[in-house]
Amino acid sequence: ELTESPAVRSPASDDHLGSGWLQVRNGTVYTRNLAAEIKTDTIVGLAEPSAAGSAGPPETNLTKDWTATRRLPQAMIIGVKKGGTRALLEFLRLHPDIRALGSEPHFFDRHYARGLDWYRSMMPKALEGQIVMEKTPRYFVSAEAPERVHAMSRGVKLIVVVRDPVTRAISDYTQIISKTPNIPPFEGLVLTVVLSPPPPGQIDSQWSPLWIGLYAQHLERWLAWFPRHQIHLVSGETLISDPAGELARVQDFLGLQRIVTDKHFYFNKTKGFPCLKKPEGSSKPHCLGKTKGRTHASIRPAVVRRLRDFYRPHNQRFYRMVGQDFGWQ
Ligand SMILES: Nc1ncnc2c1ncn2[C@@H]1O[C@H](COP(=O)(O)OS(=O)(=O)O)[C@@H](OP(=O)(O)O)[C@H]1O
Repeated sequence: ELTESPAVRSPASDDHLGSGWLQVRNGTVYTRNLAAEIKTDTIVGLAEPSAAGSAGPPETNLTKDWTATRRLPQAMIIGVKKGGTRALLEFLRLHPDIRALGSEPHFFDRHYARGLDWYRSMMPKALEGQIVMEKTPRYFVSAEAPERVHAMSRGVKLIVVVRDPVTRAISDYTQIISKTPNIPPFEGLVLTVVLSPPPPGQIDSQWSPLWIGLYAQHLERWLAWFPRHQIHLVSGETLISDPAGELARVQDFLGLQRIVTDKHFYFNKTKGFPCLKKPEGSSKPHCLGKTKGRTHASIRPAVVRRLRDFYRPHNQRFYRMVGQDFGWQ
């Protein structure tokens, strides 16, 4: 039943445990017992064949039993929408010690009534020692999410990808208009018309694409429940210009070995973004889909300036709060 092989290959599907695979963890080669697993989901560990060990009967190589189970996440990407959350999750999935849910479960904002058992059942199966993750960017701005996440686990590690709020708002609007082409121009939504005095419009900070960018305001609610060191901020800009650098910091934050490195990325000139040389479960280079890295709607420079002025004090407060300057103009 047990397969032994010196060859190590990447998981062959989207699911790390979804097909036959071999993996090296702590110097031990683990191979999957496909036949047994259909019934039991048990992963059987084999000690790496040593000169002495290989002389004995195969059974003496059995050292560990690993059972893959569904667990609640120990780490989550909680925001922000259009920050680069999909890119970060896809990059993290390259790490053998991370098991991430591909879709956004929206448990803490929309589906909380379904209960933690439902939430757990959504998670991919993971071995002991692997970190289970999910990403739902809406959590960051959800009023209820911080307390609910805390009730699930006070030790959960939280990751927020932040991006210049002006660019983020335009990205958000670009997505909205792609789904609802008849909405008014960006300028008309940014400015609520007031009759007097000039300037003729006020920034409508309640309009969702602008409101999401008030990072300090949202983060404050999380800091009421979690210590600062449990929240890791990723620069959405650096995630594009230096993905390996950001990934190194995220892996450190998660207490993982730095396995995802610059060797995994290449810059695709046509796409204008970093792409993966070999994504999980494939041997072909891969970029994120068409909805990631879209050409933005073109916005009048005067409106962009108004927005920059609007966000400046909010950004400064955010930098002070997190002790990090993201350099947005
Ligand atoms: N490597 C790579 N490839 C493509 N796109 C990348 C990458 N890294 C970051 N980004 C930026 O991710 C932006 C989308 O953010 P999200 O994935 O958080 O969006 S969503 O909230 O899940 O809809 C997306 O926003 P737009 O450029 O506005 O489309 C990208 O700028």
